[in-house]
Amino acid sequence: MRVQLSGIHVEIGGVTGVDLDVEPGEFVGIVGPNGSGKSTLLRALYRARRPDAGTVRVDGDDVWRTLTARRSAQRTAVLAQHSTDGFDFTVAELVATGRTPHRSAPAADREIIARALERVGMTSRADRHYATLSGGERQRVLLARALAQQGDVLVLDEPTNHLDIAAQLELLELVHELKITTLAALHDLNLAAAYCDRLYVLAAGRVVAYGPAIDVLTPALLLEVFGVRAHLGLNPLTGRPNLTFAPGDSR
Ligand SMILES: Nc1ncnc2c1ncn2[C@@H]1O[C@H](COP(=O)(O)OP(=O)(O)OP(=O)(O)O)[C@@H](O)[C@H]1O
Repeated sequence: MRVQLSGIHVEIGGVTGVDLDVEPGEFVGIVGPNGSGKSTLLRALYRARRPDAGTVRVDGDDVWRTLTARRSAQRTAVLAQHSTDGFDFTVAELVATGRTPHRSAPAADREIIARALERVGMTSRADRHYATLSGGERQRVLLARALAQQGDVLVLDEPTNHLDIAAQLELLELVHELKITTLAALHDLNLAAAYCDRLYVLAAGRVVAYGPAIDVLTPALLLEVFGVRAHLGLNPLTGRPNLTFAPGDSR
């Protein structure tokens, strides 16, 4: 499904006149400094924060004016930052909460939950308590919950925070392989460059650049937006764009 944000303003959140499109099946990243409005923008998409102006469309339908919360949740699933939600649940129970927006038969739900767990490699943990899992395993379970929700759009808000490097790569590999329309706020510019088809760079609530990472993440932009010196090259292991950094002044 296509995602279109047009002229989005959010007063508290400082987002000003943002236009952003995600084509069906595309994996788009939002990058930008702390407080630049990434989460605010995502919240407007997944119907958690109503914009003061502008339109959010998913598959052509206005998320805030046409779709109900339930209809929106049937289309758009969210994986937010590592959180403490769901501590009282087993893994299977937590993934089952992804079925809430749907009214399907319990047998069909069980099948969908089992498939979601299989897809993230967590079948063997189905009966474990969520609280006993590692951070990486928890994020995979939350991704399974998002998959069980069977939306055609996936929203990720800093999904790799607090994960070790292997778990970060594993999670983004999984998402990348899903090939569903995905919009992700990511702090790690190299992860964003490696996995996203296109990036939008936010600064102080505005889009200052967008396009493929190799075109967007220039030393001049990184100096202007993040205040750091950067070298853009290619990762010798993957061939993907790769940045190295130094502090912005001449120290
Ligand atoms: N409910 C709120 N009340 C007051 N200010 C808010 C609220 N929500 C967001 N803001 C402010 O809006 C700005 C944008 O916040 P947002 O969380 O969207 O940024 P972000 O780019 O996701 O930041 P980070 O990278 O630190 O997660 C920040 O200055 C933040 O303090």
